[in-house]
Amino acid sequence: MTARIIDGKARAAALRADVAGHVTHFAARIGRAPGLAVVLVGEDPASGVYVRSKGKATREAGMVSVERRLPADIDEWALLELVSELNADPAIDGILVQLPLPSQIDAQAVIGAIDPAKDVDGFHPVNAGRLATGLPALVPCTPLGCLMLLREAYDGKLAGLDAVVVGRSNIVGKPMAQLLLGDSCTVTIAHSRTRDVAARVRSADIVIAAVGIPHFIAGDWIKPGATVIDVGINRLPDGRLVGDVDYAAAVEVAGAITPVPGGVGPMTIACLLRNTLVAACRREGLPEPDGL
Ligand SMILES: NC(=O)C1=CN([C@@H]2O[C@H](COP(=O)(O)OP(=O)(O)OC[C@H]3O[C@@H](n4cnc5c(N)ncnc54)[C@H](OP(=O)(O)O)[C@@H]3O)[C@@H](O)[C@H]2O)C=CC1
Ligand SMILES: Nc1nc(=O)c2c([nH]1)NC[C@@H]1CN(c3ccc(C(=O)N[C@@H](CCC(=O)O)C(=O)O)cc3)C=[N+]21
Repeated sequence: MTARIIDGKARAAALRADVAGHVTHFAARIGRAPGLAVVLVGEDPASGVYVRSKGKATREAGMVSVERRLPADIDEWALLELVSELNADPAIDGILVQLPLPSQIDAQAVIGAIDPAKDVDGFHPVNAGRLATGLPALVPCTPLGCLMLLREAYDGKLAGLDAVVVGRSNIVGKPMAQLLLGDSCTVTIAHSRTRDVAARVRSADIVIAAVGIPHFIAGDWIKPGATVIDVGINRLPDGRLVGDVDYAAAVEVAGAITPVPGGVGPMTIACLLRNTLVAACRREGLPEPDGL
């Protein structure tokens, strides 16, 4: 059996088109387009590429993109100043501070300084707490994108499925587990201290790989017919981009699988635009855009 390839790029394009439609209505009602500010500290070339593609996608959705670059040696206070300036700017609905930040800056302090209503990454403790308690929140983009792909793959019927999330970061693993729990999956979270990750993966109907190690999840760990969502983005020395799953082996066993590139990554950017639209509607007192 060969797995169905989940086309994240196509699903992301459809979501972006839906967002663009809602943006047109927002602009007609409110007299301005939603605005997203992306803050990049330092010159990391990979981060630069992501920030540029985010800016392009934002403009293509009809939204206003503001890019703020700061030198790598900036102190935390200067970054906090910029965040409070963006918090106070009525034309800005979403603020994203690109991670990782240089070591002299306390990332938690910066995330905590963002107005939770503008926290389109969903990383602020208020949004994490709202997600965990089932209140309306801004939900982290990568796990939200994974959930959208899963809901489509299972026609919305996730209840009772066994899901394993490999990785427990605040930006992927933990919020992913919360979302799956919210859809009534039975959720296991595995991490570097888990005794037998392979055994956990073998028993799962849904596998989410968010580890950051190329080929970490072997093909023979996958239960036949399982759905595999590969969040990993790893650059190999030869320049190739690969996920955390041994794709060539897993594709022969899984029922459905996301490729890298073209899987979760494009969904992350589309969900960022979706979150910016949602934040803008909430800030302006408009009803939530439906179908997103
Ligand atoms: N597609 C996209 O849009 C995005 C992709 N990514 C990618 O996803 C991957 C994960 O990102 P992120 O969550 O930020 O990474 P982190 O490094 O923050 O977290 C990695 C997690 O993997 C766990 N881990 C590490 N080694 C093992 C092991 N041997 N066995 C089991 N678990 C292990 C760690 O466990 P412990 O907590 O115990 O250390 C940790 O919880 C990366 O490749 C990243 O590039 C990230 C964001 C967006
Ligand atoms: N505050 C913050 N928010 C983030 O959401 C955030 C961040 N910091 N830091 C870095 C990670 C990484 N990330 C990706 C987004 C899109 C792709 C993506 O579109 N990838 C394409 C390939 C891109 C390529 O070819 O290089 C794909 O998978 O098809 C990947 C990775 C967001 N991140």
